[in-house]
Amino acid sequence: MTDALKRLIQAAQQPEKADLIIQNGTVVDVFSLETFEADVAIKDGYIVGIGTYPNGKQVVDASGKYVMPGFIDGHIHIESTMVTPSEFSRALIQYGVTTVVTDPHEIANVAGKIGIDFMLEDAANADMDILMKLPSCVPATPFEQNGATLTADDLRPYLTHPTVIGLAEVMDYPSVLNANPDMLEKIRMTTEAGLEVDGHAAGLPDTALNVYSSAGIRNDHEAVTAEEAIARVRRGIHVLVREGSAAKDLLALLPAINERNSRRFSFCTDDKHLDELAEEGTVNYAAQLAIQHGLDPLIAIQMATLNNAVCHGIQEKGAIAPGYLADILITDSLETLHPETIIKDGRVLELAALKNSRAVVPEAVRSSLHLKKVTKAALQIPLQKGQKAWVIGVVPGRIITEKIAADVQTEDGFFVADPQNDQVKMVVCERHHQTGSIGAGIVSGLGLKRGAIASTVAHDSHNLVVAGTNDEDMLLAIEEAERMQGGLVIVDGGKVLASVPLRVGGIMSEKTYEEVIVELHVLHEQLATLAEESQNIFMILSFLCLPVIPRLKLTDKGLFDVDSFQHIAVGIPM
Ligand code: HPA
Ligand SMILES: [Mn+2]
Repeated sequence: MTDALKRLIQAAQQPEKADLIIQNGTVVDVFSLETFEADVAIKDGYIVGIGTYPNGKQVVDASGKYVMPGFIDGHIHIESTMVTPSEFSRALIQYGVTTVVTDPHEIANVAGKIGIDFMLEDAANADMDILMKLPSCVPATPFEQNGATLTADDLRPYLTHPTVIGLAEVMDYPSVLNANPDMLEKIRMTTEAGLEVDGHAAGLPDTALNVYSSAGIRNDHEAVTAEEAIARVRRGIHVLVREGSAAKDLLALLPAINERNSRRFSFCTDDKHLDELAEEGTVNYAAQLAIQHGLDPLIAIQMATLNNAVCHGIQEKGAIAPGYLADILITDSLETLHPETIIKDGRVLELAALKNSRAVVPEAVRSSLHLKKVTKAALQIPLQKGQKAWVIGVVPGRIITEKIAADVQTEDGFFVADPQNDQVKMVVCERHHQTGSIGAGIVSGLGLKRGAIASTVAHDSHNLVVAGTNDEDMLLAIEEAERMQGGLVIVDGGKVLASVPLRVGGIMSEKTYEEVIVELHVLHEQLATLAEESQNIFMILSFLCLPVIPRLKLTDKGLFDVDSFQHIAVGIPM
């Protein structure tokens, strides 16, 4: 350690000893939101100097270009891209995202510690720095059945792992409010280790923000309005502005951001489908979008770099300054932000030679579907003729849903789908312990006109969720999902039209990101024959099971009213 320090100090004093010099560039100073001409000296993967350096062992000429920090994503679930961490890194690093803060609660809900171990091992093979926060709520609530339970004792050993930087989104607000001993121990042990605790305050009132901030939970990515963002900033809660595939909050939150408070905002993704990610990136895209809508480019860059590092207590990342890690982008435009050169750990990254070795998937994770046979009778929703029902209403561009009291079609005392009125049946089948537990409900706004779709990506318990216009296609979709041991399936007229196998816990593919993109394109082509707006229908479906996001959701135990935090019947008493 001392020798390493000596080498940095020596190179700072004598930059000719630096490993790499970036010359003639315009440095983006994210501390004071300005740019200035200077050379940058790099030694042993660290920036050791900013000044005028005529020589160095290796020189990169940045004449006419900007030199800025590598992008940091403040919160992302890699599993939502449906590829493993090392493949995720290969797909995304080309956009200049050199570090992500990830929460592996998806695979943890399926496979517990074995799932976390796989993610840590696979992430270690990546060019990108994939930093992890420990999943705080597995299961997310007691109102669903997932694949594993993680207590404070289960998590504690991971706190000393070199890439673990804190506790991930605390979604179970009642467990904090009621001072649940295990939840308080998770928070305590994390803050005692000097690490940060992430929030998840979707739809919570200001009093709940007081509870979270008082409990040491001081960042949140669930604000969906400018008012909600300001309420968080005023209580010392850092606001992560989310722009993903299903949740697109950036434009709504932009009005809240100004030069005075910009340090309390940063960009995150949460969940993004692979094809969109490979097409446009993540927080780089969010920064571009913000700039296109009037945000000062330097503030946007600060929100995609330094502010995320500060939010998560990552000391050596997020800026171009001595002592910071040399994760650097060289670009010709502060608007498009597309990096021409990416420097990672002080070395110029060769995009044609990215790391691509992957961890072995444990057999228990490869065969994670333990589903009791599903019968047609189990799919039925008893309703009397003329009886109104509570219907889950999809909200475009949001993962919140509406709770709608609606007239629905019935036949012989059971609900029947009414695709013309965009009302279809939805079931969640428990698939971890063969309990046969099945929740059934009605969803409107999914846009499914024919057939059925099934998925084992169903936040957060990742049971098997199926939506359909008829029972026969729904049953076939369930059978195909089980045969594949997890994945996405579309069925119409008694035939499987397309599928994307996801063997890693039923939520990630074993294939390369390029192969999965091809499978997704075929899936979307076939989906277009069944549904309007088919691009994100599986991502939307995956959030209809999440009982910590308002208002009305469906778990394997039935319809769940998030506001009253309890299960309710589908039929409204006549
Ligand atoms: N994304 C993925 N999983 C989640 C989320 C989310 O926004 N909220 C709770 N679990
Ligand atoms: Mn999730």
